[in-house]
Amino acid sequence: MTEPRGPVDSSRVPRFAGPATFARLPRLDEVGRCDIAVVGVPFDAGVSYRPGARFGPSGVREASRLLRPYNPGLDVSPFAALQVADAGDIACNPFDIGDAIETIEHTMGELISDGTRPLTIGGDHTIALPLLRAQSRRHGPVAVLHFDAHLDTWDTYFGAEYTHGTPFRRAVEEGLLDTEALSHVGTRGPLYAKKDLAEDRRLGFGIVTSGDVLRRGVDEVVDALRQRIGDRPLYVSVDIDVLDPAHAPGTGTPEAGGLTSRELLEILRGLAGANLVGADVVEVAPAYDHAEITSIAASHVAYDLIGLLALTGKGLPSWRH
Ligand SMILES: N=C(N)NCCCC(=O)O
Ligand SMILES: [Zn+2]
Ligand SMILES: [Zn+2]
Repeated sequence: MTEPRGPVDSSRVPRFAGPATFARLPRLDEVGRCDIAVVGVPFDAGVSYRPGARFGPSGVREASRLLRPYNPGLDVSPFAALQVADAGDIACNPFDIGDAIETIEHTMGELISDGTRPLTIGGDHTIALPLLRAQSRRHGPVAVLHFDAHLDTWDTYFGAEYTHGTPFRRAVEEGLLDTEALSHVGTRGPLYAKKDLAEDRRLGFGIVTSGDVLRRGVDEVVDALRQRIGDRPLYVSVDIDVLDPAHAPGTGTPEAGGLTSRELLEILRGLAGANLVGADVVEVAPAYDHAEITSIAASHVAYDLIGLLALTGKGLPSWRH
């Protein structure tokens, strides 16, 4: 077996030179096949407020130039352990949500058909539905850990069923999720009505609010999440608006009182050893960003998710503390 081809060496080619693949990794067509693929989905026709997440993939790739090969938080060098590559963007229809969803589902299904595990960069949260369809077809119903200010289990907006506020309700209705193991983390902010919470619970979700993270602390939250997940096939979806607008201003539906990027990264690191089958980072809208704050945070979240994907199957049933 040949050694994985890693990122461009930043001590030889300055990290600000050349085209931006994620973390300066090779493109998939340069390496032929890969174990972990970074995939962009530049789609934002499903948003209810500020548009702009279609520029998320390019924003996050640009901000990922500074990432280095060794992840001390997870004690892993993901790009040396496995072949990680940038598979480019899924070109989907910006004028027809149904058509875009089909394209995303189909393209992702093909990509993961040989066991490749994806880290997807959105795009608005609508894309979680076709991504979960592809995962569920391969693995059966998956556990979901959903980091988000919002529930995203609402029913419709203006009569539309496929939007960035509705993917997880559709996913439960379609039987894509393991309803024994669904959690939202970082939930906060105003809802439409109290029944939103009752309906969300009925769909099977448990909630760790942003206030819970503050009061209970990262370690206790991680323990609870790990217990709920066990060794089930797990999909992690990170809406960057789970972070406080101070940590992620560049997003479409910001809500005050969110997690810090430190809290989010520490919770993710607590998931080391989980049976992660795929993950996404969505809702980065660079036009509302300042100093790349949001894109940098998202690139680090994506990097840690890749670290978790690289540790999948290593079977680490317990974690430090
Ligand atoms: N998925 C995200 N980011 N936002 C959903 C917000 C839906 C609403 O406007 O009520
Ligand atoms: Zn959200
Ligand atoms: Zn969301």
